[in-house]
Amino acid sequence: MMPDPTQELLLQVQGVHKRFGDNVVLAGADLDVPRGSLVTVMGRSGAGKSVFLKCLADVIRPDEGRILFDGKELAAGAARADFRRRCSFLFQSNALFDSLTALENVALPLEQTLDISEKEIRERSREALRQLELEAHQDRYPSQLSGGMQKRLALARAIVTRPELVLFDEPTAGLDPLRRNAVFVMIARYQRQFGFTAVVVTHDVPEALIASDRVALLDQGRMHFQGTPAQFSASSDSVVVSFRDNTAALSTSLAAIRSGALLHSEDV
Ligand SMILES: Nc1ncnc2c1ncn2[C@@H]1O[C@H](COP(=O)(O)OP(=O)(O)OP(=O)(O)O)[C@@H](O)[C@H]1O
Repeated sequence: MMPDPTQELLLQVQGVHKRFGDNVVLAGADLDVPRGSLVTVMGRSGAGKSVFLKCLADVIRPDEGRILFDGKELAAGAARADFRRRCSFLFQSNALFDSLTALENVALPLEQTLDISEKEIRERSREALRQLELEAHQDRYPSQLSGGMQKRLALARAIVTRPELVLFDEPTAGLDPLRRNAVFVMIARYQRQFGFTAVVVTHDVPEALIASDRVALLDQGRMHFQGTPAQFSASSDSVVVSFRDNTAALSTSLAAIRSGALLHSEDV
């Protein structure tokens, strides 16, 4: 599927290869991510979605291929440092620090990456907690928060540096269908509210189709499909059809999200 040439691309992934020994995981994967969009990469378990996202996050170095952020190739040293400042990564596990309060968890990336005063760190951290409706819980520890609150706290920490790009690694892993819906709605809502660009990897297809501007299907190490959710739903390509059929059983949760019953973050 050709991208819309009028839309500016914040991230371009071109021909990324990655193998571990004999295991070829990525064999020329491409992805175009328009600025301000929510793009979801789907694929079967073991297809290489997490490896792909880690290549984007600079956690795994690809064997071949180019990744361009805002038009600049990441391989270059200065571009990589610039990318790290402007991008954040939300781990599947939330990766919160148990011994730090909610406020201290959120303040951490500001203390580590930006040269700003203690006062401003505190103000910006409180503001991020307020935006994610967690201000009343700033002195609690992660273990004292519900699962949904922990997810929102992880998101508050990811956005406190005002990143342009946020990468989400299976944000709904291990959640039941209702909570999966709510997490996707939460990501889509805050992505639009704060205007960051989001790349999500998931195998929760119905939720992804509802929340995303564009979707991609990773298969055999390549993006077999890239396009809008409507184009994905209408595609007669045999790989897309087979993937859709395998996930059709989840249509009940699609119906739940369409009913609009889960639009508030308190539902997470
Ligand atoms: N650090 C690593 N060293 C060796 N092999 C790895 C490493 N990380 C991932 N792999 C392999 O890469 C392949 C793809 O794994 P990956 O976790 O990216 O799949 P996935 O699509 O995210 O799967 P799931 O949906 O089940 O999480 C697997 O065969 C895995 O064993």
